[in-house]
Amino acid sequence: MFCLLVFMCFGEKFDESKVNVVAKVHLDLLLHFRRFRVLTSFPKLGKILFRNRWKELEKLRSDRDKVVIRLIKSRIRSGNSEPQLGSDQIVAYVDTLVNLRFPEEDSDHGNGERLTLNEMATICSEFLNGGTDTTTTALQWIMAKLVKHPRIQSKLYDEIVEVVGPPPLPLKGVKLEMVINEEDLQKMPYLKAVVLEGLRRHPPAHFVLPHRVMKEVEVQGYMIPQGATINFMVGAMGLDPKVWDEPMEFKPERFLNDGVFDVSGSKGIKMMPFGAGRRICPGSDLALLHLKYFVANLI
Ligand code: HEM
Repeated sequence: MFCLLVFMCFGEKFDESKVNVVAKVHLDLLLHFRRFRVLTSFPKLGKILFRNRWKELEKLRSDRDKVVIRLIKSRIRSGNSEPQLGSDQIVAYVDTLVNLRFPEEDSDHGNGERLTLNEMATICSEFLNGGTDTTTTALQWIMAKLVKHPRIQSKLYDEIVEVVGPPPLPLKGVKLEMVINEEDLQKMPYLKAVVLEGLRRHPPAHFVLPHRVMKEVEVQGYMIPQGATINFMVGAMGLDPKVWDEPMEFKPERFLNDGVFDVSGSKGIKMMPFGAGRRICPGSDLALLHLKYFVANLI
C-alpha cells in the first residue's frame, strides 16, 4: 500500500530500497508520536521543560523533509510536473502541489504565491501517512471477516466470477496473470457492500481528528463553548442498535437493501468511517477504490 501511495504521490515507481528509505523516515515520526503530544499542550513552556524532546522532534522532521524534498526536487527537475496538454502522462499528487497558486482572497499568502518546499513535503507526508495504515487496517478486518464467514466469501467469489469469468486453471510452471481491474469493480455491488460493512463494523479510526467549535452551540441540552475541542465516537456510531439491525453481525446485505448508500453522510449520518462535513477524509473515494480492488483480487 505504501509503495502504491509513493507512486501516486511522486509519479514514479521506485525500487524497494528507495521506498524503504521513505517509509523509515515516516515510521520514525509515527512511532514517537505519543511522546511528542505533550509538546502541543504548552508549546512555550514545553520548549524549555522538554528541550531534548523538542530537539528529537526537530531532527526527525528534518530527516523526513530532506528525503521528501529530494523526491519533490527530482520530480520538478524531470519536467514531468508541468501540465502537458493533450498528453496521457501521469499527474502525480505532488504535481498538483507544485502547480498550486494561492488565490487573492488568501490573507496569509501573496496573490499567486506558491507553496514552499517544506509545505509541500508536509502535505505529501500527510498523504502517505493518511492513506496507508487506515486502508491496510480496513483490508485486514475485511479479509478476516471473509475467512470467518465462508458463505459471504462464496457469494462474493460468485459475483466476481460472473463479471470477469473464472480464474485460469493453474498449470505447472505458468504464472497466473489474471487481474481484476477498475472498470470491473463498478459492476460488483456485493463487493461494495462487503467493504462498507467492514468499515461499519470495524472502522480503522474510532475517532476523527480533533475538531474546534467555531461558535457556541447547544446539543441536546449541553452547551458546547466556542473554542472547545470536540470529537465523535465513530466506532460506537456503526454499532448503534437504534440505527442498525443486529449491529454486531457482519451482514453486507444490509447495504444492498439501502439503495445507494451515501458514506459521506450528506443525506444523513448512520456511520462515519471517513468523518463528515467539511473536514471529511479527502481520500475516501480513493480508499474505497483501493479496498474494492485488493479484496476482489485477493478473493
Ligand atoms: C479506509 C481508509 C481510510 C479511512 C477509514 C480514513 C479515515 C479518515 C478520518 C476519520 C479522517 C478524519 C476526518 C475528520 O477529522 O473529520 C481522515 C482524514 C484524512 N485522511 Fe483519511 N481515511 C482513509 C484513507 C485515506 C487515504 C487513502 C488518504 C489519502 C491518500 C487519506 C488522507 C487523509 C487526509 C489528508 C486527512 C486529513 C484531512 C484534514 O485534515 O482535513 N485518507 N481520514
